[in-house]
Amino acid sequence: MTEGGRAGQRGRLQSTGFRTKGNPMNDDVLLSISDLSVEYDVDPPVQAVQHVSLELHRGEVLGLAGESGCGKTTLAYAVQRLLKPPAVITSGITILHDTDGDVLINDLNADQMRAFRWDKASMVFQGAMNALNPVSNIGKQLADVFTTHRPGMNKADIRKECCELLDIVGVGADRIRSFPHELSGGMRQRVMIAMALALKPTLMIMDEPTTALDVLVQREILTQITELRHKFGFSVIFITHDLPLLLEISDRIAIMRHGRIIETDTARNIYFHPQQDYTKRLLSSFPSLTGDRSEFSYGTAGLDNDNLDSKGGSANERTA
Ligand SMILES: Nc1ncnc2c1ncn2[C@@H]1O[C@H](COP(=O)(O)OP(=O)(O)OP(=O)(O)O)[C@@H](O)[C@H]1O
Repeated sequence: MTEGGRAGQRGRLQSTGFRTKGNPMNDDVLLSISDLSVEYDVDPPVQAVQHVSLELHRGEVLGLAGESGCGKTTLAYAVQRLLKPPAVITSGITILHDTDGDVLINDLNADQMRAFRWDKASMVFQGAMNALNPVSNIGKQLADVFTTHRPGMNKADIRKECCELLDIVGVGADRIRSFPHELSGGMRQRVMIAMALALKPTLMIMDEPTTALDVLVQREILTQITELRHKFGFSVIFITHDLPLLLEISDRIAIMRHGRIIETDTARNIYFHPQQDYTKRLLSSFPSLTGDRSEFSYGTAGLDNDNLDSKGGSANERTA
């Protein structure tokens, strides 16, 4: 999209507050990221995300894969507007095509952004479980999400919702009075997933949500998340460097390198017909796609010791 085109679109979106009527041609698309760039304004500057365009479909799990430092987390934080200085969004727009109108995320003010997070788009990251308040039981912390975002809800309904959520994520309603230190890491992370699900957002961004956990617990939680998205109908952007894991749980996968998306395709095509040499190397750097993932020693693949150009791909690369 040209600068002029973008400016025109922005104007239209702003003219009706932060929503416009959804584009009927775009009904299947929940999130559009167009030409998004993020720079860390340090010396020398780091171009962490470079002109990324991506579409996320309704009900889809989109995996975002790439080596450490390629920009995955920066991209996720930019979508949620969680970046702090020295990070600067230097270009691009992100639109959530909500059922009752488009939300131009870039233009939300602080209050609108607070309402948007959790309600429309929630995020679970690797260390999320450590964000639980140690001196408050998990029921109270879950209830806080409702009292903050749904002030009209009565106590009995909130309690019922909290119990249901704890059951759904496999913690069990009987743990509602437990304090975080009484729960395992996996259980605490499930509580965070329950919080992220609480307001039934249309988008969940998960950034290495289970990486710190035991492989079996990881698998159990991930299976649950993919089942839940069918039940609740939300879309997921799932971030990890663990490509075999993404192949199992994603509908489509975007491969990121040096801040750019170099290839996007169905999980099946990424596995059977990868187009980019980098994707092929990323796939082959895992000792066995059916074996024990823990054998893979992250960071030793040496994927970047190659002759590819700095933009990470050949001319015929497929981008989203
Ligand atoms: N606060 C910061 N200041 C300067 N540079 C930063 C900052 N945060 C991240 N970067 C740089 O931005 C680039 C992208 O980092 P980012 O954390 O988004 O990558 P990532 O793919 O999520 O990595 P990982 O898988 O290790 O989390 C890296 O080169 C990183 O060093």
